[in-house]
Amino acid sequence: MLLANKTVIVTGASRGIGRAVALECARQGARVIIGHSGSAQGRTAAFSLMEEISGFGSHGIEVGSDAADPDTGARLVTAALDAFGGVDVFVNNAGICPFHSFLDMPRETYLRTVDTNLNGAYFAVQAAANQMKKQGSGGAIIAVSSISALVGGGMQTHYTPTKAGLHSLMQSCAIALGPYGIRCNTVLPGTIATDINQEDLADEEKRAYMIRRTTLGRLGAPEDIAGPVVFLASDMARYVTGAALLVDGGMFVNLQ
Ligand SMILES: NC(=O)C1=CN([C@@H]2O[C@H](COP(=O)(O)OP(=O)(O)OC[C@H]3O[C@@H](n4cnc5c(N)ncnc54)[C@H](O)[C@@H]3O)[C@@H](O)[C@H]2O)C=CC1
Ligand SMILES: C[C@H](O)[C@@H]1OC(=O)[C@H](O)[C@@H]1O
Repeated sequence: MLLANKTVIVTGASRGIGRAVALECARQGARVIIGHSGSAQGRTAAFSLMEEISGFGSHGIEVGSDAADPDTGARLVTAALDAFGGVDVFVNNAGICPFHSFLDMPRETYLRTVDTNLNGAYFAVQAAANQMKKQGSGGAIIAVSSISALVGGGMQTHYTPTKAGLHSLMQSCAIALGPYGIRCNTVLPGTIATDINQEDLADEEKRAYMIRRTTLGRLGAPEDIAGPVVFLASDMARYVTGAALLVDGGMFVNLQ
């Protein structure tokens, strides 16, 4: 098992990519802190995930706290310390993408997106890194960024800068935290069919276009992202830091 005896924190783990990552980590032997928004729906989903994780003979603990809150990272770390005695891996996954045009972008939508996707992440990564430094045995931090860190989106002008920001944060943290043996990497998913884009991809023409853009001929599933995250979290990737792994079914390279 790739993550035996490790404690992993995953934000936004109640559904979608975060859920698949949390499950695969548990399947690989990790204890998991399941971060979620704190909504009733999030809590119910987190409890059902805890049960599924128990089925693998591992342990999951749910923590409801808004990813946009700068104190959420500290809450997740405290829960990991209380329940499992430390933190080995931090996966920053929580994010929102409320599609909207640029010229009339509501200020509130912009600020909420940046706070949820990037500002909260900054302080959460800082909290996890300080704990890993204290433990003295290194660690792994993985940000779930996006292909959108590399390309634009006309209805995503508030979102793509947060994804580029996460990618950049991991590059800088790889330098800042390397001396402590803490590796920092980014996963860049392409288009993965989840709740975040359900409405957008309900448009059959758009869905068909997004599928055509991939060279593998299909949209991604949350489980397609879990393996790459587990790899980067594991000792198999012990010399990988400051790297970005595009997991997009060939979407980015498919120009002509
Ligand atoms: N689905 C896709 O095509 C892609 C998704 N991503 C990124 O993957 C990450 C996960 O998204 P998906 O699983 O696709 O969507 P999703 O909507 O299914 O999951 C998002 C998760 O983040 C949580 N979340 C949202 N706001 C939160 C808040 N304020 N506090 C705590 N948790 C909060 C949600 O509860 C949910 O668990 C996001 O960061 C997204 O930007 C990146 C590239 C492509
Ligand atoms: C939510 C979008 O469908 C999805 O999110 C991303 O980060 C990619 O750019 C896709 O557009």
